[in-house]
Amino acid sequence: MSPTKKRQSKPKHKSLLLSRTRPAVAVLPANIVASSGITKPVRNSTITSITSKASRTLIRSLHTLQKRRAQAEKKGDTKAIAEIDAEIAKQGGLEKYQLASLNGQSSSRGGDSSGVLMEWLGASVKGSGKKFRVLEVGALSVDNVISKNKRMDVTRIDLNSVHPAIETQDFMERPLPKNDSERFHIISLSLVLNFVPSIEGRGAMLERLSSFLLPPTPIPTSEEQTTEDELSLGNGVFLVLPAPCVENSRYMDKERMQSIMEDLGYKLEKEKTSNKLVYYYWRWIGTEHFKGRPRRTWKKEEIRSGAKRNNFAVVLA
Ligand SMILES: C[S@@+](CC[C@H](N)C(=O)[O-])C[C@H]1O[C@@H](n2cnc3c(N)ncnc32)[C@H](O)[C@@H]1O
Repeated sequence: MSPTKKRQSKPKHKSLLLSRTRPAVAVLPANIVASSGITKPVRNSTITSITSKASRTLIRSLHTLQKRRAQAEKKGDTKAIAEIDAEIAKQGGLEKYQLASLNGQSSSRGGDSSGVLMEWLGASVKGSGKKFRVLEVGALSVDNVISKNKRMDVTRIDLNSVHPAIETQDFMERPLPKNDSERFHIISLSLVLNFVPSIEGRGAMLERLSSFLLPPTPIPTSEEQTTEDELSLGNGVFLVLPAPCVENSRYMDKERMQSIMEDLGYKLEKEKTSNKLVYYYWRWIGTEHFKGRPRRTWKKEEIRSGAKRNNFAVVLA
């Protein structure tokens, strides 16, 4: 079955970090805020710059709380949910998480991931031809590398918008496109999949992507050139994850990620690993070549053991 036709279940993670009682928000250094175009977060009078280490600690802590909340939700444990929500609110909720993430994007700390995508697209976006439509899911900045390229027409969404040019929208609830004019050449999913607390939710997010992509682009033979109007990498998904999710997880490695994406109709075109992140470009080639074979289900199963491994996983039901 084509992923575009599969019924999508309602997301369960929407409000996890969106606490109603938001405490004072720590504010980033002015240069970072300026480069992000952020307009909203200055809520308190205490200007606190977030160090790189503090950002990482905060992000880790909020991820852990989110996972605990997802587990409590599965068990229907309302008392635990309330306690975890209070702790999330105490730590600053989604807004503070976003500021910490943005801090990680500052060029002094490695730059934003969309720079890698632009590097990969290289010559195919240099000319003066048509524009390429990009859906940036989990957008924190309107001034990142991809936004600065005139051939990129970027639509930005996030669970919590920090700028008027970013729409507040859960990708899992984005209305399905009615026609190709509402579809995209590229979907950017940078450090978003690991944010989704449930392993089923991650699979559902990956499965939903192709509904929003323009039709599959055939892989050119070595003699064929891509034209001015085509992306050299084809229509597809730019996926970025913290490196340990793939390199040090009990339940995920590169081969497993590739099997899951291939079953969803993608071919790995590009990959890169830095100290902290893994970057992938998955060309959307469609599922026709499966010739009616139903796609496999992928469960959470141990691929490698070890006490120091993490539990990042994605399952496809
Ligand atoms: C760690 S930040 C990543 C920001 C940026 N893309 C980057 O690479 O630094 C994750 C963002 O993803 C957003 N997000 C998570 N799930 C989402 C969903 N289902 N729909 C839209 N945005 C989502 C969160 O609100 C958060 O702002």
